[in-house]
Amino acid sequence: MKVLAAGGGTGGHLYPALAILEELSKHVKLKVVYFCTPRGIENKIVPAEHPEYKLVKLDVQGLERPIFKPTNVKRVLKILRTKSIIASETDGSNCCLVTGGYVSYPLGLVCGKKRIPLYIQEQNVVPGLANRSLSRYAKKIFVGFEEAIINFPRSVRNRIVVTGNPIRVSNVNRGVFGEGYVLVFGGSRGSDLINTVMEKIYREEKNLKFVHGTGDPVWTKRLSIFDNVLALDYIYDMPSAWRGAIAVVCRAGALTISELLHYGVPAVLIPWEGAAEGHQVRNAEFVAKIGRGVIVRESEATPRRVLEAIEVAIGLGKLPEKETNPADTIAKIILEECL
Ligand SMILES: CC(=O)N[C@H]1[C@@H](OP(=O)(O)OP(=O)(O)OC[C@H]2O[C@@H](n3ccc(=O)[nH]c3=O)[C@H](O)[C@@H]2O)O[C@H](CO)[C@@H](O)[C@@H]1O
Repeated sequence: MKVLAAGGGTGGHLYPALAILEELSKHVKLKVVYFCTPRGIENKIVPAEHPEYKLVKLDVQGLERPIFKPTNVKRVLKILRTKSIIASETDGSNCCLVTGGYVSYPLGLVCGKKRIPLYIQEQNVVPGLANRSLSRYAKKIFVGFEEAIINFPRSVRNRIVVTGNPIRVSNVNRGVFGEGYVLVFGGSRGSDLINTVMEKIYREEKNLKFVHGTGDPVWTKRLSIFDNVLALDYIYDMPSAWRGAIAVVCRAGALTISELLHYGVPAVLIPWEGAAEGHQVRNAEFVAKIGRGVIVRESEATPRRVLEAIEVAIGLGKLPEKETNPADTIAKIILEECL
C-alpha cells in the first residue's frame, strides 16, 4: 500500500501521522512518501525513526497571522508552486493522509483534485487552517474531540468520524527513565516558562524525582546540576516516559492531553495562552473537568503554586493505560476503504 503523508511543523501534527502509519504497517506492506519543510520537526524525527519512508522536502513557510498580510501573498504562491513536485510522487498511491501544518495543504489539494482518497486527522477542537480548507476534498475526517464537529463546514460534517487522537505506543523501551518520577515538558518545542519555574522548584524540592524534556541544550545543562532531575533536550521515547511517570507538568496541546489521558497520568497543566483561539486553555479545562488535572494559568505560575499543584496531581493517582487506541480504528477504516 502506498500512502502520501504530511503533518508537521510541530510534534502535535507529526506524531498522530506516525501513530496511524505505524498502525497501518502492522496490517500491510507499507510504502510511505512523507512531505515536510526543511525546518519542521519531522525533518529530524522521520528519517531517524523511519528511514524506510521517502522524505520529500518542500521549501514553504506557514502563513503569518492575521491572515490578510501582504507577505502571505508570496507565501501562498510558493505553497502552490510545490504542486508539480507533489504530483510527480502520486503515481500508484492508494491514499493520502494529512494531519495539519502548512505542508498538508498543497499535498491535500493535489490529492483532492486527482481524486486520491484523502484522509484528514484533526487533533484540536478548533481545526487548523490547512485541515479546515482541505475538508471539502476529504473522504473521512477523523477528529480527536466531538466538539470539533461544529467547527467544520456543514457540508462536510457527514464525513467526520469522532475517534479520539491517535496515540503512539511503539518505541517501548521500559526502564530507561526508571519509575515514580514527575514528567516535565513544554510541548514539542519546550517552554521557557516551564523551565524557569521548575528550576526554582528544583532548588528547594529534593524528595521528588523529575524527568524533564527542556527543548533546549542550554536549559538541559542548567538543569542537570540537580541530582533528582534527569534533564534531556528532547524525549524521543515518550511512551516509556509516560509509563514511568506518577504525574506530569506540561502545556495543554491537543496531543499532550490525549496522551496523558491515554496513559492515565494526572497533570499540572500550564496552557500556552498564545495558542490560536485560546485552544490550549479549553483543552486544559476539559482535563480539569473530568478530574484528571489541575490548571495553573501562566500569570499564576509561581514555584509555590506549581509545587502545590504537583502535590494535588500526584494525589489524583495514576490510572491504568487505556487498552484501545484511536490509531487502530483509523487504520482499519483506511484499510477497508482503500484496499
Ligand atoms: C506552539 C504550538 O504550535 N502548539 C500547538 C502544537 O503543539 P505541540 O507540538 O507542542 O503539540 P502537542 O502538545 O499536541 O504534542 C506534543 C507532542 O510532542 C511529543 N513530545 C514532546 C516533547 C518531547 O520532548 N518529546 C516528544 O515526543 C509529545 O509526546 C506529543 O506527542 O500542536 C498541537 C496539536 O495540533 C496544538 O494543540 C498546540 O497548540
